[in-house]
Amino acid sequence: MKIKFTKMHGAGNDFVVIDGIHQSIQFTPAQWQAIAHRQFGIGADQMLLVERSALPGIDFKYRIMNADGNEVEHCGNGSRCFVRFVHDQGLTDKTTIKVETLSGILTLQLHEAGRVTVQMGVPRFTASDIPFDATGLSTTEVGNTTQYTHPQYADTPFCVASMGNPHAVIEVADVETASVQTIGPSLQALPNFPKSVNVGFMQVLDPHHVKLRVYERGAGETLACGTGACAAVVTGIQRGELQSPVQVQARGGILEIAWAGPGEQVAMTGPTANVFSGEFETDALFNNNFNNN
Ligand SMILES: N[C@@H](CCC[C@H](N)C(=O)O)C(=O)O
Repeated sequence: MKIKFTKMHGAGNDFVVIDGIHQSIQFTPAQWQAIAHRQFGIGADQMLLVERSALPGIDFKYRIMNADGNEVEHCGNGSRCFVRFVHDQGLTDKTTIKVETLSGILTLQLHEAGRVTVQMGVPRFTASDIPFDATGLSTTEVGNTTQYTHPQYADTPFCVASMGNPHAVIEVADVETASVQTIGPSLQALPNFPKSVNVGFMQVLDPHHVKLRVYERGAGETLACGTGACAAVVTGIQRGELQSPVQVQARGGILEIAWAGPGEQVAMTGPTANVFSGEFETDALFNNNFNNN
């Protein structure tokens, strides 16, 4: 079977986007993983599957699969690319779109030049919402939030937040020299995070500007992470170090994050880009058997 797709990115976080309205898509996690593979597949941090929503008043449903093939709750950069995709494909002419995701209903606004603002949902900080278990960790209160330290990683205390998906945020002096590739997977593997975690490394430049790198769950370090940018900014505001709006400089581009405080939605604005469109043959791609090579 031939499947049409579009390769897109949002600030360098790249996606294979598939219309699941006009194509019947029922892939297994291993098949999604094959699509994401950088050598044997198309290559992507995440895959986005666009479907119709069964909910009244909701325009679409979109599903997110990490590069490891697992389905996840939320993807900030992906939600911007999703809006651009449904417009470019003629699936809607609305500029304000409501979409169903595993993390709830999102409202998205398409602007000129492919920029998109997404109401990313209300951040949550309670352990069960993340989910997170603080057993064995020491705690320090910083501003209006709690910072946790694992005895094995005493130099990298972190705050936690849920943007629908789980995040830990570490403040670092210099994001370029931060131990992203070692601390990221180490924190992800802790039993304190039963569903693993996206690990952000944030350098505060001033109350309105930060630099950020994120080691994502199921994808490794990406060039930008939208939900990671939101989590970093809300924890920074809770710590008393940041003030809304905050410009987040990721390696792949800039995201603008605004948050009025607890109980309010986080607004994220950023770019989208089309890279190319094409089609793949499922028999060929799924029989590459890359795990055995
Ligand atoms: N890149 C995304 C986040 C994708 C999901 C994440 N890796 C997870 O497992 O929760 C973003 O832009 O938010």
